[in-house]
Amino acid sequence: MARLQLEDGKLYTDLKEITQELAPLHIQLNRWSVGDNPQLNQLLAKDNLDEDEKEQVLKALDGYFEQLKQTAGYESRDLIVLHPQTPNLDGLLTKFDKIHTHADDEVRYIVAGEAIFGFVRPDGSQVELTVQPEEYINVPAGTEHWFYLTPARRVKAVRYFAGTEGWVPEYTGTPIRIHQVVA
Ligand SMILES: CSCCC(=O)/C(O)=C/O
Ligand SMILES: [Fe+2]
Ligand code: NI
Repeated sequence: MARLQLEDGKLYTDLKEITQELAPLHIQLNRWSVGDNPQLNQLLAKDNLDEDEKEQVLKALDGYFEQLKQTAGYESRDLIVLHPQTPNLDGLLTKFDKIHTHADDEVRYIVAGEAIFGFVRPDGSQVELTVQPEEYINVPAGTEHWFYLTPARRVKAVRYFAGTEGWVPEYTGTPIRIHQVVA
């Protein structure tokens, strides 16, 4: 279940209150059920998935992709699988743990594990959102944000793309105040 931490330490766990706190950023945060398909849940419980298993997970969840294709013109999706044995995990994460933006919306559907997104709100305040399974987030293009993993260092997320060039991180140089990401 999502948790939002403000700079003053205040913690929100109610989805409505979290949505209100994120409203100035127009971030969408919804609960999307993964369903109770035993094969799918078995795959989601594994640390590592081969390409065929990733495609099985994506196909099982493509109902949501069809919706996004219709409503928002998304064209492709992939499954990112991160776990403690992921080769060069720290190197991969350093791409995202500094404040950056993207030219396209950052659209993620967390299907296992958890991760933390940090955001800079229009008033300059910083917040950190922990997202967990069955949570869908849409971070609008141009939003200053950062991303890192919790100590569990595990997340599986479907990434939806309108194109691919738009998700490259553009670093803004804004310092993270709320939380010194432990290298
Ligand atoms: C779980 S998605 C990997 C992180 C990512 O793509 C990004 O841009 C984070 O800000
Ligand atoms: Fe990002
Ligand atoms: Ni930390």
